[in-house]
Amino acid sequence: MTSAKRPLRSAAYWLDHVAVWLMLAVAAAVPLTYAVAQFQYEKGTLATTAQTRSYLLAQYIARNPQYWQFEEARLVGFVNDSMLGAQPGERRRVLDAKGQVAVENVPQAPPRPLIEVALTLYDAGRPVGNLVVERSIRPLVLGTALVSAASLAIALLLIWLIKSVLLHALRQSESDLRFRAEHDTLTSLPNREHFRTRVVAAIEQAAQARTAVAVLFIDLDHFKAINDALGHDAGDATLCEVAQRLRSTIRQGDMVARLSGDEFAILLDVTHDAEVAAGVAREVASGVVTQCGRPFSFEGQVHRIGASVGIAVYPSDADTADALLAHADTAMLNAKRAGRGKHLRYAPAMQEAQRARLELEGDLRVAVAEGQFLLHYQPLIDLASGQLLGSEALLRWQHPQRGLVPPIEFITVLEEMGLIAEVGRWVMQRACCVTARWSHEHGRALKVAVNVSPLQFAQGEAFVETVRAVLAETGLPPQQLQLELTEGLLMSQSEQSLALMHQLRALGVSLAIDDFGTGYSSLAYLRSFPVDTLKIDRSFIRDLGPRPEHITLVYAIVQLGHNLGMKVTAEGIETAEQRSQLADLRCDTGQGYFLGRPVPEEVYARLLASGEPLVPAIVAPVVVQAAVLAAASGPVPAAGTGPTLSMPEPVPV
Ligand SMILES: Nc1nc2c(ncn2[C@@H]2O[C@H](COP(=O)(O)OP(=O)(O)OP(=O)(O)O)[C@@H](O)[C@H]2O)c(=O)[nH]1
Repeated sequence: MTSAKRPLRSAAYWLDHVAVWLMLAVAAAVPLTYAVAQFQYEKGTLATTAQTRSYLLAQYIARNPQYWQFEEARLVGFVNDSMLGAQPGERRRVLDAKGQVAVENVPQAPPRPLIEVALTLYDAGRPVGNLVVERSIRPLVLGTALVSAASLAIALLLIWLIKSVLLHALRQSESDLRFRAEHDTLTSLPNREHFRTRVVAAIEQAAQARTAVAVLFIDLDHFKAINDALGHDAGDATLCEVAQRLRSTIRQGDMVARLSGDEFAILLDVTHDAEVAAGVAREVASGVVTQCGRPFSFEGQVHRIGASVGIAVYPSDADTADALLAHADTAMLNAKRAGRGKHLRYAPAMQEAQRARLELEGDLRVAVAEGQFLLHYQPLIDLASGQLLGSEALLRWQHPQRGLVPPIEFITVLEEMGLIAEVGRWVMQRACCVTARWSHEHGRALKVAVNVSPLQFAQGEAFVETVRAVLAETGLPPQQLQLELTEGLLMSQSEQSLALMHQLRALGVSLAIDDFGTGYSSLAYLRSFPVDTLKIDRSFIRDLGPRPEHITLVYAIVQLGHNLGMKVTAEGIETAEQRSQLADLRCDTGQGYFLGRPVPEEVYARLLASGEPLVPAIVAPVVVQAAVLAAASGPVPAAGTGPTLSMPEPVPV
């Protein structure tokens, strides 16, 4: 029960219970008050009448002490109406000392009920008779009855009004308020609190009936992109459409709720054991993933999102509502980390992973705040001459307890925590600053390559501004900075990416495609994007020897790059033979353990200072043309056995 409901509930209660009785009490009090007031008035006027007459009589008696009671003609004046304006229906009598009527204004008693005042008449302090005045209060009784009837009628009318109009309106607004307290205003789905209450009740029932309850925790994938690209209204419309689609995936008796933002949940009441419930939950989750994966449209624009779903089942995964929800949430996070667009059931190991993840997030926050990051530099070598051209700056994390942590263990987490832009800027700043200094010290224009996260790139104009600012701050000539982008980044938002790449190129920096050949390497984008360098993924280089067909592929990539006016860099060169083969294939530059491992800043500085070539120049290159042709004429690798390199268009090699 929320506090918002209490005032209205008590108002309805008050109206329903107290007001009705109050109306009846007022209805009773009005005639009662009327009757009492009228009675007091009657009594008051009667007493006044009697006292006035007795006073006059007393004077008369004092003048005629012996005979007053026998002078009827004189006495009549004391009891007649004309004297004191007495009321009709009033009898006034003068009695002598024996109680005999000496005179009276009317012979009959007034109609009952009566009120009466009797006053003793004195002569020199001795009682000589009585004056008795009686008045009928029948009109008062009738008046009271009329007033009672009228006030009862008014009270009943008011009660009817309260009951049928006010109370109804109040109950209506009370139920409106309760609905609003329990539902989300945007989608009209039950909210988190209401959902939790239902889960608690479902678990109680299931505990008695020995059945199961399944909870699905749903988080939309890439929902933020809709807000960013199409605006908040499009985001709202999408949330409403998602709510509609989720409703269509459940049966009557189940519940779908919006927990917050782009988080939804489904409660499945299953009248079987936990394993059957888990099966049902998987089916529903699969429906949810399918439904959310269908395109959405807003004002003619079509967009896609997705959903990651976590499942937890009572009693096998948790035995309280909160634990069930938390475990479903944990499973959802795992589904997200496993690539999104999936559903996963909770497993106890996930909790340990979750704990480790939370610890990692905490440590990373400290790392960002305390500057625990550093850069290693891997030499970039001209393959033919062996000359050092520059380096690729690689991020490392100097963890106080764990030592040096490689980026694969924390870059994605930094991205998910929204910290990658901050760290990415630091990387660029540091790499440019150090390279500018080294270039100055050695009188050479050294290059430095910096990796760009898709999330940095997604900042759009802000990212271009960051690059511009870093170059200005560090004084590194833009031609010496190379930004390395992934294929996936270019494929996801082609139009915006193209515009952004042109802006970056306009700054003077060069652009490279990293890990080329591992994604969907469309030749169409290679032709249209302003790329300067292709970096062939290490997986092609590693197998150059054992898999001759890789020689063909690398040769094709080198030729493709050159024909499109790009330089080609080979990554992961680990042997002298690979270096020779690549040099012979006319690959321009290379990186790899054979040419130089990533080293700390000071080690790289010593390397530069020594002036020694890292590898000797190739004096007489081995001609591998024959090997290339031999490999090319050999069996074509089966689809899916080698690295992905789809080439939808014929290439002028
Ligand atoms: N339009 C709209 N946006 C909302 C509403 N509530 C929350 N959001 C936005 O929804 C987004 C949810 O954040 P995330 O779940 O991290 O975004 P996401 O892109 O789905 O990220 P992943 O879950 O990692 O795929 C945030 O950008 C919120 O600003 C709402 O009522 N309307």
